[in-house]
Amino acid sequence: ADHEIPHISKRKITYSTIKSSPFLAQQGTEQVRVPNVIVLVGLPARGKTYISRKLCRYLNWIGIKTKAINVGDYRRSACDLDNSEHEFFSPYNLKGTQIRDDCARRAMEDMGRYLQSKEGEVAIFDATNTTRERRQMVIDFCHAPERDPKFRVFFVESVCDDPKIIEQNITDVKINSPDYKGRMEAEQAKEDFMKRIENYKIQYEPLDEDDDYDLSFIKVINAGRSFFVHNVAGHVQSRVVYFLMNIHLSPRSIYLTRHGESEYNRMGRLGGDSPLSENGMKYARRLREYFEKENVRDLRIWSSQKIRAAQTASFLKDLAAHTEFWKPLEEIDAGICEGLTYEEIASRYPKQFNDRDKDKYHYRYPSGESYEDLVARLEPVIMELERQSNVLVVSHQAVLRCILAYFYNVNPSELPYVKVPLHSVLKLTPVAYGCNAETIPFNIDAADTHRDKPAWE
Ligand SMILES: O=c1[nH]cnc2c1c(-c1ccccc1)cn2-c1ccc(Br)cc1
Ligand SMILES: O=P(O)(O)OC[C@H]1O[C@](O)(CO)[C@@H](O)[C@@H]1O
Repeated sequence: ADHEIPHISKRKITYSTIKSSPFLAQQGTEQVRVPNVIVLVGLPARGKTYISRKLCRYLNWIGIKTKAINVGDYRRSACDLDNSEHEFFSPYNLKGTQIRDDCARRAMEDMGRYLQSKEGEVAIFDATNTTRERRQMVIDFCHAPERDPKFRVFFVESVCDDPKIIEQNITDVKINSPDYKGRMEAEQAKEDFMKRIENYKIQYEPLDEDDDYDLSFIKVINAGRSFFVHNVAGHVQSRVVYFLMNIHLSPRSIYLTRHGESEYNRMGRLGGDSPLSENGMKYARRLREYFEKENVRDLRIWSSQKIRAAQTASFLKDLAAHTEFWKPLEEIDAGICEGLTYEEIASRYPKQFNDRDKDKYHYRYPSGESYEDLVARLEPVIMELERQSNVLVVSHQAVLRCILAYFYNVNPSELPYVKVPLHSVLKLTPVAYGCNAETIPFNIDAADTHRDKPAWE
């Protein structure tokens, strides 16, 4: 053929010389990812940090190295906490303004170092950025003449005039923040924070489709009730828009469980499609009793199509508004090792067995999958989970490790070792910036399928 197959290294796709071909767009010799900066804009208590941390978690989980930088953290460490009352934030307080500008500059410099390093691909600059002047300063920093490649800038503005949502934010997050915690009563803290918001309103210049015609931005209005999207450029920006249009604040719970113990679990065999064991059936019955008591409002059940999972889910069918079977929820494909025990793998394929423990996240079974492959196939499941309300997921050990890693920011080296025992339910309830987890044990005997990371001799 008149072009080479591109050599795909871990970090980036480098194309060897691709001669002109009608089917292949003419590529430069080197195609590197352009660093992206996502700049939050908005008054205090508009969910900027909520968006920053959730977006950061999602981008890291799909494999885009991302760091969120919160300018408020720099201000809190720059000056002792008696500079957190509302007077400090008045635009007429020259000392306060100077300190805040200085913190913004230091935060930007740290952001630049992160994106210049091999590590960083996306930085999220979490600050109010409520004036055009401040936003121009960030743009100038990202497009500095000496910078190569320039950082691509995308503004995410959160606009909210729904007092209920703002109230929720202040009680959830602000009064417990270091600015107030243990220093003044909740009522007084709330009052002070409302005055801080007034101070910002004096100078607030929202993004405008005419004045900011050349910028790329999305306005999120009332926590995602509506959006205004303008001039989206590139892959990262479109993934960000897609994510923001799928998340919501409404309270709900996500229940995670593996199938009941299977015959293969009892034999220590991987994969396959074996039915539930006696104990597995007992678990399925007890799981149903649990959900009868939980009495969850219009519960949806998502199950893998493996027999052991479908059997487990079938015990709850009439309790759910809807049960669906998803192929992406199936267990990691162990390829040539399907049906074997770990001992058999160690003796038949010693090199494979050794390689896997060296880098369990990236290791792909011959004719099978890696955890990295699993994350890619689970991305639509995560996106649909974000959209939904109460959902019970009936799946498998490796799959649930990946799903938990999304909710708890678990990094690739630890993800394949997260403990997900049989016969227990994990109830996740999103709160403020994080997720409460409650483990419900069922005390029904089951094989232990967990293999710890071997301590290197
Ligand atoms: O307060 C707010 N105002 C306005 N939008 C808000 C919040 C919060 C929030 C609420 C409570 C605690 C922490 C954060 C989240 N979002 C939000 C923003 C964009 C999307 Br897409 C979804 C939710
Ligand atoms: O990645 P690990 O630790 O081998 O766990 C995944 C294995 O767990 C099981 O779900 C149960 O042993 C197997 O089907 C699967 O191959």
